[in-house]
Amino acid sequence: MREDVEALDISDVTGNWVDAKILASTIDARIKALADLSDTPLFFGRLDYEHAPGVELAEGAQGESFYIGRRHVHDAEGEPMVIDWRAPVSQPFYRASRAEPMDVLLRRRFGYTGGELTAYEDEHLTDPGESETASKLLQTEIERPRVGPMRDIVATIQPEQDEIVRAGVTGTVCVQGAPGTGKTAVGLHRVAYLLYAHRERLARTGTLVIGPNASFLRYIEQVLPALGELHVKQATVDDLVAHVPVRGADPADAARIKGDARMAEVLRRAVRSGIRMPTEGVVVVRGSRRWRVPAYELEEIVREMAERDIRYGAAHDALPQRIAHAVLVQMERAGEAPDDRVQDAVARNTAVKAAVKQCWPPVDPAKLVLRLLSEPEFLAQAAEGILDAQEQQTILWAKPARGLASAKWSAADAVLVDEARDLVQRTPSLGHVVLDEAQDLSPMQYRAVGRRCSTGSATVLGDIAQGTTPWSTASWAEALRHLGKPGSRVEELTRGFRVPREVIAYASRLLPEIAPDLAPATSVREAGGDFAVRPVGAGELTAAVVAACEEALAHEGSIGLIAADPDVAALGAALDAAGLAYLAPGEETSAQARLTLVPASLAKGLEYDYVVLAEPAAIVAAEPDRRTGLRRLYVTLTRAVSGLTVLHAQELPAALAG
Ligand SMILES: Nc1ncnc2c1ncn2[C@@H]1O[C@H](COP(=O)(O)OP(=O)(O)OP(=O)(O)O)[C@@H](O)[C@H]1O
Repeated sequence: MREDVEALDISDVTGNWVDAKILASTIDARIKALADLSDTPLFFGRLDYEHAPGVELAEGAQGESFYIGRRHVHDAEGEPMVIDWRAPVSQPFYRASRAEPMDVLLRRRFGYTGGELTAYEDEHLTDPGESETASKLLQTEIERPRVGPMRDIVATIQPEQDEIVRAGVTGTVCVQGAPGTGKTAVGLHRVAYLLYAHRERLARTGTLVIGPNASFLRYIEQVLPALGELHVKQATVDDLVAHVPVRGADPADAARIKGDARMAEVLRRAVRSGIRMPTEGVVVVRGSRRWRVPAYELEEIVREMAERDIRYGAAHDALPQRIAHAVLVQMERAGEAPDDRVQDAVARNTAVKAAVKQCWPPVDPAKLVLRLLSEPEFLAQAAEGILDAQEQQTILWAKPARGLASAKWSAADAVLVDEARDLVQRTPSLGHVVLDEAQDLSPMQYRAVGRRCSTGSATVLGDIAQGTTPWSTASWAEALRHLGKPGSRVEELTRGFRVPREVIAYASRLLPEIAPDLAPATSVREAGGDFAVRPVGAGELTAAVVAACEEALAHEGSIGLIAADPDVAALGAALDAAGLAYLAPGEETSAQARLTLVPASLAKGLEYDYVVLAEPAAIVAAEPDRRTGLRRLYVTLTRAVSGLTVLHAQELPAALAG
């Protein structure tokens, strides 16, 4: 630890010897407190304000400088030495510009190599003689090889990203962004920011990051801890709704209907289908007396419950008390003075219980969905006027399940069970939910996420062009409606930080076919990147792929070999035969193990310094329809940071040929 600090050269950044000593000792103490971040620099920026913040209107106010870092650091007297990047005072570090200097005279960015301070960059924002230049430190940061899990971008958050990161906690924000525009990074930094700005509230209500699959979650799991936030839950949508074991898969047409928002009404009707208006009254015997609640009064109670906007289960639990209350009114009329204990006892009376069971039977959500998908008559009754006969037929299980244990639940069925559960009992809401790769969710999945932030807010991140499910989002306005956050603001990010210019231009040729309304991303990367599209002879593809991997391994950084899912096993065998060790997606790359074999279906959200892409036509063909295939291809083409080699023995899709 001490060595880490000794390695920090702070002579450049401190005015005198005493300052240097104080800063060094404070940093030392802080590093000890933050043992898990031993080679993470504690500050990466400095702001010199013209006036101390808060006193800018006072006459003769002095300027003040601040170091900006990942955490707040103060000296022995409690004086701040390094200000947390999330504090209001730090905001101009990300937002100040020559047009709007925000009272900042100097912005200094520090560059580090392995924890050692190696460079700095100054901007005098009010100096008219100084011209705007691109930040070399940002360039270095985005060129840095990508071995290991995803990193934070706290030192180089861009103004358009910062606006999203610091958006208020009460509003939901949706971000449409082309590949590599930093959506995931922005979402994670936003959670860290919100936890700083509203710690108490969010510590109580909780925060959750939702990603597309387990390997993606493993890839991003280090970012929040590196920002000091250890208590953010991460899950896939499937994890959230795992009330039943998923053992089956739906054909696309069945999954599409099951994911359609109309299913919410079908389920609502199914849940309430057991409500019966009483035909007889209830007779409660207490001691020598009998109290009778007549059928019409009971019916009034049940009707009122059915009309109230409360959960089915809450109404079920409230009914005995309501009936007991009716009994108590009679007792009072008869001159008795019953207290609360009497009311509770009446509510527990077997006759009351029996009446409730008859009028308002308890509902087991999983059993209810099982019935719905197994019994044509029950489905027909609940779906009448909502799903046509063909649609009903499509979602019925081919083999009706005998019981919960043997049911072959699909992922879409689990979402239905979740919806049914929520109809019975309200799902607790978190304070904030970040939903990444949102474009792939079905309306019913949006609803499942939406109930987990019904009293909180959400950050919805996605790219319509990367939607690869049959039900993927066509419009963010509609998605936000399903989420229960209609009319939320939608931002667009178009500056790409990952993909080299030539590569993004090539991939963007697919946009007219896959998402005609979207503009292609630009690339902020200055390096052109290595980019090659190589035709190979039939029968030579595997050998060419192995050779391309070997070539890529000669470079620094991570390598991803991406291929159509059905081709992965054979390519794995070929890599084995060639003695090339490889990982599966989500397994952490290291200097020793840098090659990952990635099935195209798992490539979303991931990135590699060099990508070898095997047979685009096979990636397209592996999907149920051409548009989904081309979108999958678009995803795989946009994973590369420094180089992309496309190898093909078959013809390329027309937009990419020539
Ligand atoms: N401001 C930034 N400074 C440095 N690097 C950045 C910045 N913004 C994004 N990046 C880097 O660009 C890469 C892409 O970011 P990220 O994965 O968040 O993009 P995305 O929009 O989620 O991409 P995709 O749509 O492909 O999932 C990451 O390596 C990220 O660290």
